[in-house]
This record gives sequence, structure tokens and C-alpha cells, in this order.
Amino acid sequence: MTPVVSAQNLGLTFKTNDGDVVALSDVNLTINKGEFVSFIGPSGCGKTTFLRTIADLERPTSGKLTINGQTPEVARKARAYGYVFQAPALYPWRTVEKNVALPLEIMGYGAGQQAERVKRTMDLVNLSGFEKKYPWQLSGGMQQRASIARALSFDADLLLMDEPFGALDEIVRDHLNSELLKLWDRTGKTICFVTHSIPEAVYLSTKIVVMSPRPGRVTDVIESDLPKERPLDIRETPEFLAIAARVRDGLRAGHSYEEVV
Ligand SMILES: Nc1ncnc2c1ncn2[C@@H]1O[C@H](COP(=O)(O)OP(=O)(O)OP(=O)(O)O)[C@@H](O)[C@H]1O
Repeated sequence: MTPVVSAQNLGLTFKTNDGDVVALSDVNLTINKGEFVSFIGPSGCGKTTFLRTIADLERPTSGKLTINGQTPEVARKARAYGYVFQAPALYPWRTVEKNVALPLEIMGYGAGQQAERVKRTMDLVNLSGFEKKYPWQLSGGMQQRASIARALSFDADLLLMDEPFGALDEIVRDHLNSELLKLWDRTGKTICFVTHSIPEAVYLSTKIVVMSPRPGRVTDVIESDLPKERPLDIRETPEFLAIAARVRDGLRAGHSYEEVV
């Protein structure tokens, strides 16, 4: 197994006017090539901070983090990851294909290569035929698929996804979840996926990382033995429900019901 992300005793404390905020404390985690890893936990437990640290958008204050055996900075410069945000963040004045091509433009790909890669990734996310549309002409689910295509366009092996489907209704979300699994299967990417939803985490993942806040830490890492082939009705099977129950127990154990003022 090849480790893609390796965190050892990783900590990150933000200095604020109200004092220190420990966003991550003593995180130990290995994510291997081809895994689909979900991060689940209540608001403020450090899920986004962990993804941003992998992406070299935040610097750890203690411990060690490597991406493909290198520092996050080297990995970022080598374009080791694509990042999908909670909101699609597409430019409204650019067509969908021009949005998907943006990273390729920035990286200096020629027109031919841009066209070929845009076509390939638009196919992968089932958006062929919508190249010339503007983002506002697409549904929310289609916009999010376009932002996934943009993150995939330069073919990074690691995909970081921060609650990409959180704002979508349940039926669309189900559909995108099963599409994402097929895409993962076809491409062999390593995926780190932040969610608040237990069914979403269990349905998608090979590994589920349960986190808890104050300080943000990992409280459980659950390896899923569900088959790779996952029709949506797998969510009603005893095996699925058993993993969901363990995630729920982990969340309860780390949850404080105190009011935060
Ligand atoms: N730039 C920052 N400066 C100060 N504190 C920050 C900063 N970014 C995050 N935090 C704090 O760090 C903690 C972890 O935040 P983070 O956004 O990683 O949590 P999260 O689990 O992703 O939450 P959510 O589910 O609400 O997105 C929170 O207490 C947050 O307020």
C-alpha cells in the first residue's frame, strides 16, 4: 500500500484575539493510494482545517504531514491535488468548458491539450453537451459536477472535497453520490471527502474518520468492508447499518451537549 497522506501527531492552533483555538490536536492518520476517506464530525472539529492543511493552505503548528512523501508545499507546487469546495465557485462570465479549462490555462497547456482534457473530464462527470452553457444555466447539482470536472482536469491523483453536496436536495445528492463512486472506481483516485451526513460517509467510503471538537481530534477510524459495487439500496442492509451505528456511537462519544456561548 502506498501512503498518499500521512499525518503524525499533527496539530494546528490558530492564534486569535480571543486566545488560542486548537483546530487540530495530535492527529495520526494514513490515507493510502486509491482509498475513499470521509471525515465526519460536528461543526468546528477541524475537518476543513485538515483538508486545508493537506492542500498547504494552512501550516501545521506541530507534528508532521506528508503528501506523497513530500511536504504539503512541494505537493501543492507539483499540483498533487484537486480541490472541490462546498459552493461550486464557478465564474459566471465563463462558459462551463472555460471554467473547467481554467486550471489548464493557468498551467500553460496548449489549446489542443486543453480541449482534449476538458472533453475527457466533462465526460467523466456526465456533463457532455453542456460545454457552451453558463453556470447560471445549470442546476445546482450540475454546477457541482462542473466544479468536480475542473478539479479533475489536470489529472491530480488526490481529490479533496469539502462537503461538495451539502447544499443539494437529497435525491440529487443520492444521484451524485453514486456517480462519484463510479468516477472513483474508473479513475482510481484517492479521495478525501468532508461530510456531515452519516449515510453519505458510509455509502461512499473505504475508511471513515470520526472527529470531535474542542480540541479538534480524531476519535475513531472505521475501515469499511462493504463491497466496492454499491447500489443505493445497500443503505438498507445490516452490514451498512452496523457501520452507520459505529459512526453514530463515535459522534455521540465525542459530542458535548453544553451550550457554547
Ligand atoms: N483562520 C482561522 N482563524 C481562527 N480560527 C479558525 C480559523 N479557521 C478555523 N478556525 C477555527 O478552528 C476550528 C476548526 O474549524 P474547521 O472549519 O476546520 O471546522 P469544521 O469541522 O470544518 O467545521 P464545519 O463543519 O462547520 O465546516 C473552529 O473552532 C474554527 O472556528
